[in-house]
Amino acid sequence: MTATEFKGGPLATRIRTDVAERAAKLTEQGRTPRLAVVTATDDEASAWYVRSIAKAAGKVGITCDIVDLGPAATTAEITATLERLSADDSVHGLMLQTPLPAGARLEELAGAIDFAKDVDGASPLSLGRLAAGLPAFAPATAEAVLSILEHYEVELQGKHVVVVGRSTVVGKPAAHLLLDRNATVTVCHSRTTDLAALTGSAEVLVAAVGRAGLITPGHVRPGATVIDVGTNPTEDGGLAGDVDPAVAEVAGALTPVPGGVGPVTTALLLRHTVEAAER
Ligand SMILES: Nc1nc(=O)c2c([nH]1)NC[C@@H]1CN(c3ccc(C(=O)N[C@@H](CCC(=O)O)C(=O)O)cc3)C=[N+]21
Repeated sequence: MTATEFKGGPLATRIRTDVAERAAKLTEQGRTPRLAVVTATDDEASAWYVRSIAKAAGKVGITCDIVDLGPAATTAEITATLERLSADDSVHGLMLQTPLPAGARLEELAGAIDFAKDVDGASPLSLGRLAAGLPAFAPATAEAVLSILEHYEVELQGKHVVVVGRSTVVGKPAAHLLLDRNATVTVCHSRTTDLAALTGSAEVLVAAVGRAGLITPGHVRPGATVIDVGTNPTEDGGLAGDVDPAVAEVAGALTPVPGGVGPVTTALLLRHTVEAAER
């Protein structure tokens, strides 16, 4: 058996088409949507993501400012930058990239992002509202997981969904979004005893740990839907998921890396930016 590929491309294209139309309307009104991306790292994967956001934004008529503070930026500098951009009326969306310099935590710094501009759902206010079921932007990657499941009509109600990874940007918010869809959610992580026993009972498995090939065929229930959130740089300059490609022989459906969750993540970040500009 070979798993059906749940590609992100078609969904990402559909989202970008909608975003481009809405951005054009805003531009007619003299309100071209603007996204500011703050980065303070020389991490290659992060730099690639920032460039791809800027490129995708340009194609749909969103202005994207990259504010690169460099890997030596202090928490005070990052906070001041986020406060300045939060107060700047020409900026509609604002995000802070991870990883951050040693000692800086996204959870603490993101409080300086104005709630209305928090298009990657990183601030404690956004995350708290998400957990409470109140309107807020969800972290784009977590929302991308849900959007792909919805696009491919995967039933979630009453299903056992196992999320591997408990990060603030993906695992935790994805668990909340899945609970809102009436899934029965188990969150596993690096200290979980007998990971395979838990993942092996999942009808839907979400891998968001950031370790290439962690999920092997022995972790997967035959026929399960597997969503691979991992984007781990490989030595040859490519990208590997958290899921061993051999899982395709066991799973019913699997998102590829690249070409799965990633493109949808970028498209949703842009959709959040036009939404912020429309308000
Ligand atoms: N605050 C914050 N939020 C993030 O969401 C965030 C972040 N920081 N820091 C960096 C990581 C990385 N990330 C990716 C998103 C899309 C692709 C993506 O679209 N990848 C292409 C890869 C194309 C290729 O390289 O061949 C794909 O999967 O098809 C990759 C990586 C979001 N991140």
